[in-house]
Amino acid sequence: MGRGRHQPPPAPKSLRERFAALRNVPAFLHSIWTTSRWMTLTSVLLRLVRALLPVVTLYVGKLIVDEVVHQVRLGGFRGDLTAALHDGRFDHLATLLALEFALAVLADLLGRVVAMVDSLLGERYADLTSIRLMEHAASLDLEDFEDADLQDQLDRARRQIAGRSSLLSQLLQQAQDAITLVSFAVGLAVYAPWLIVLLAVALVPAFLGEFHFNAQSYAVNYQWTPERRELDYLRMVGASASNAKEVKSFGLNRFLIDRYRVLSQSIYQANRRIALRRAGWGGLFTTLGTLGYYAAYAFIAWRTVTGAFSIGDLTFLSTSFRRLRTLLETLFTGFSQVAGQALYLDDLFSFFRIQPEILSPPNPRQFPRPLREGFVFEDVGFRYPDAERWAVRHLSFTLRAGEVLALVGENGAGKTTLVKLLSRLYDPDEGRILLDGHPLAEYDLEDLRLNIGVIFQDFVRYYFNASDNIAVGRIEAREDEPRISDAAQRSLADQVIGKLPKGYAQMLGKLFKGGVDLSGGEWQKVAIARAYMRDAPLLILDEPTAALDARSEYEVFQRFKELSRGKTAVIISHRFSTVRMADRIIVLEGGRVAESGSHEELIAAGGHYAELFELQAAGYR
Ligand SMILES: Nc1ncnc2c1ncn2[C@@H]1O[C@H](COP(=O)(O)OP(=O)(O)OP(=O)(O)O)[C@@H](O)[C@H]1O
Repeated sequence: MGRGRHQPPPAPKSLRERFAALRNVPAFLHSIWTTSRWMTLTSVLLRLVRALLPVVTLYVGKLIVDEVVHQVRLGGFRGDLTAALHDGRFDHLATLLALEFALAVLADLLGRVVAMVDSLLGERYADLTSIRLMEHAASLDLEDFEDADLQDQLDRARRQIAGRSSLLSQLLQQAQDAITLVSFAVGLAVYAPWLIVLLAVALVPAFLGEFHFNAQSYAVNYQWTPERRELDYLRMVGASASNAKEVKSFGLNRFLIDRYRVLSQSIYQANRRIALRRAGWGGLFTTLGTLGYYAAYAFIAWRTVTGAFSIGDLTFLSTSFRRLRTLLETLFTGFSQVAGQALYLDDLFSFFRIQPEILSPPNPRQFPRPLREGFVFEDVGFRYPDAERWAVRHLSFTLRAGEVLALVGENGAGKTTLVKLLSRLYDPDEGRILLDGHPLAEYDLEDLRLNIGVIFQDFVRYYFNASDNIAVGRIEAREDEPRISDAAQRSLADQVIGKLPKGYAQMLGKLFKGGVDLSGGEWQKVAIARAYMRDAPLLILDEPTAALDARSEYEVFQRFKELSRGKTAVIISHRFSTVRMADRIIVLEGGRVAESGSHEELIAAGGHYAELFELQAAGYR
């Protein structure tokens, strides 16, 4: 068993590690590409055109200024506009202006289309990745979900999905900006190449600063994931309908709010420290950049005064410089943001890399129908991950085909664990479990679970309608109304549903509008109907009758016994009135079998069972 197998990526430290996170970018781009090829292609192509527009527009602007200056030199114009338009004096200028206008319109239109495609693609990507996340989560072992590290990682991955779609636009925008930058740089290089170097040198500190602080933000975010999850939990406990009853009557609100306040304050402080340092250093680095820009500006102005550059050149160069500086800045900060986000991709991708260990073998056996021998536990031992104590150990017994077996034992004796091992939610650490003579691990996992109908004591109260709440027992038969009402009849749930305003269509629970809540016992009847819905050869009820009144429990169990004729059944209960009806009773103590036999045999033996029975009976006298 893979204990502690989820090694989440450690909080990144060195610059190299931060760069290393960029290795996730190709995988990310690949998943974008598979999300929608044509949308990705459209976005890329349009951005390519869009990238070259600024320099062309600016160059046309320069030509306009030069033309205007030329016209002014010719003595300006004060005559008749119609005549001037006719003699073609302004044709060149008019063409340039029209071209500039067309370029501006094109840039706007392209920008809008690109934004639209990006947002659609981003949404699609987020949806598909969420589905993939759910699918992958569904494939993992129960043990995985009990691991706090995995919960943290899953939480980060989940939070990142929504944000990651903006990573796409950011990446593409980066590429677009880079092309625009190169086009400006080429234009500039023709005039004064070393100015570009000056700009780059002035901007490098800002880039490194951003990079550093992004990684620090991530580190803070990373280290505080458990606390952030606790915040979510506190918010949920303090503000959810299902908890309101207890929270109110215990007067827990103040406690919860104070705990929230203290915790959120520490996260805020950590973030504030980074924000302050980031603003301080960022301000200094930006000033350096501004200094570089004005040095370059002064140089261009000087060269224009001395006549080396035209006024059009001055406009072109100064604007090019301003744009170059902004572009470089956006590129640098954008790059460090991309690298920052790539760190979060680590969480997502490493979550996808976790593999379940409880799997079907290559050539699996099918569940034996009919069951011939039953289940045999041979010296089975199991310890929960990170637990010091064994939950069950040296556990040996047989669950014979066709019998109704009751499991009794004090809290923590290992009854539920036994059921989890039986349905292969966990694999034993020691010993083995045989089903009709073959290890459980040789059977097809899905088929095995399909043939075992378990209702756990902490069964789920789905906020679905009554019909679906029963249908979850065999969701493929969701439309099979007779089957659902039949299952409800067997578990006595039909009486509950009959009283609901909308019958089977009634939404249960208080989460959604129009929902009706049920009492604990009524919920149990609905849950037990799931077992009948499943119609499996092995039925297991893990304390599902605890909240039923005495009459209901008697009736439910009587029916259970009748209806499970020809099937194998396991029932866990603390009520001896129920337990005594079983064919055989196993008493668990400290994770192993202490006694076994029928009610009468065990009473006669005068052991632990007899003692527990006597205790309960005394309570009723
Ligand atoms: N998910 C878990 N992780 C770690 N330890 C667990 C987990 N579930 C149960 N245990 C421990 O394993 C032991 C057996 O628990 P189990 O739930 O099987 O008892 P049980 O007999 O069903 O008890 P109860 O009558 O209270 O339902 C207990 O000591 C319990 O603390």
